[in-house]
Amino acid sequence: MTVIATESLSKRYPRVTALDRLTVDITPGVTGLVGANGAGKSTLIKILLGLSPASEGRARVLGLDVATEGNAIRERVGYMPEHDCLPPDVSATEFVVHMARMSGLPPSAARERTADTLRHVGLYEERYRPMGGYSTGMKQRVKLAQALVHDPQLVLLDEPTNGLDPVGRDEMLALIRRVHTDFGISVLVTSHLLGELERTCDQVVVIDGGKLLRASSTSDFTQATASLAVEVTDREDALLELLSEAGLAVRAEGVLLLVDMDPERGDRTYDTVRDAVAELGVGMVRMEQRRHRIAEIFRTGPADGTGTADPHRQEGVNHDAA
Ligand SMILES: Nc1ncnc2c1ncn2[C@@H]1O[C@H](COP(=O)(O)OP(=O)(O)OP(=O)(O)O)[C@@H](O)[C@H]1O
Repeated sequence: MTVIATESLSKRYPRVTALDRLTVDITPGVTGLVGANGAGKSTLIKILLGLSPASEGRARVLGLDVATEGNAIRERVGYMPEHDCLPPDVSATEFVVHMARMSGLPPSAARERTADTLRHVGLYEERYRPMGGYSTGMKQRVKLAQALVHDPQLVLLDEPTNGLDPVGRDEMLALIRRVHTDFGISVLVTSHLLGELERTCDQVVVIDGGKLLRASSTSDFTQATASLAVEVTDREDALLELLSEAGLAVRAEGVLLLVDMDPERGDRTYDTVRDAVAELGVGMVRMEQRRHRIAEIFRTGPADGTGTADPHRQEGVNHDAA
């Protein structure tokens, strides 16, 4: 079952190819669409909404063809645009009621759904004040609320964490996660920050220059290359040798030994390390699994060798080790 399927989808502007033969299947859940500024994220969203025709290729959203069934798609899909688009003299309540009416809800249902949705996104008394006085975080919440008010099956969120401070970002990401867990709505969320998507998303699609770089579940990105970080009181060199002899892939990084988690061995990797430490008679300071972050994986390029991505080009990428 796919919520979004594209087939060799391209979008060419006179001077730029914004999407270049993009073929990807997106399943239900929370999916991150990540790419540097100008990678083609907003272009893809506009095509998926049936608002902008593709130059080539095909796409289906909830089984509907974007070229011919745009109205039906927009009935079932919510959209949160990237840019500030809120009229400053209107309150959140008035605006979201208006958007609910535009989606076809009768007046009383529109008012009820608006109250529920604004509560869900965490806007309370402020919902009656003109939006011109809102903080960026509050504006992003209103934009999210209007995308949800008609109870869609899927929402497309374009850079919802843009302009937010780290706390605001975390809150927005938690809210996005709850859109799926509380209501079963699938989410496609774009960001140029790899780090924030890996915490929130079930799947990640990476595009660069309009081309697909990689699409897979977040756990495949991060766990496939998990390693065990081991710190001992002394004799690291001897331990490294012993573990290598036992058939483990080990390398030293500062005071740590990093042991690849071999899926074939599974938890026996821990036993091998424990036995080797005991045999040397040294003290174990720590042994913990280290999940690689998506950004780290991209530093060395995708494992399947289909392309390379340089995270340094992507502003704001979080390079911290896990
Ligand atoms: N209407 C347009 N006419 C001409 N070029 C366009 C148009 N819209 C987008 N582009 C170009 O297409 C490329 C992809 O833009 P797009 O907005 O999809 O990127 P993005 O990944 O969403 O980045 P951002 O987050 O900065 O918007 C860019 O080079 C952009 O300049």
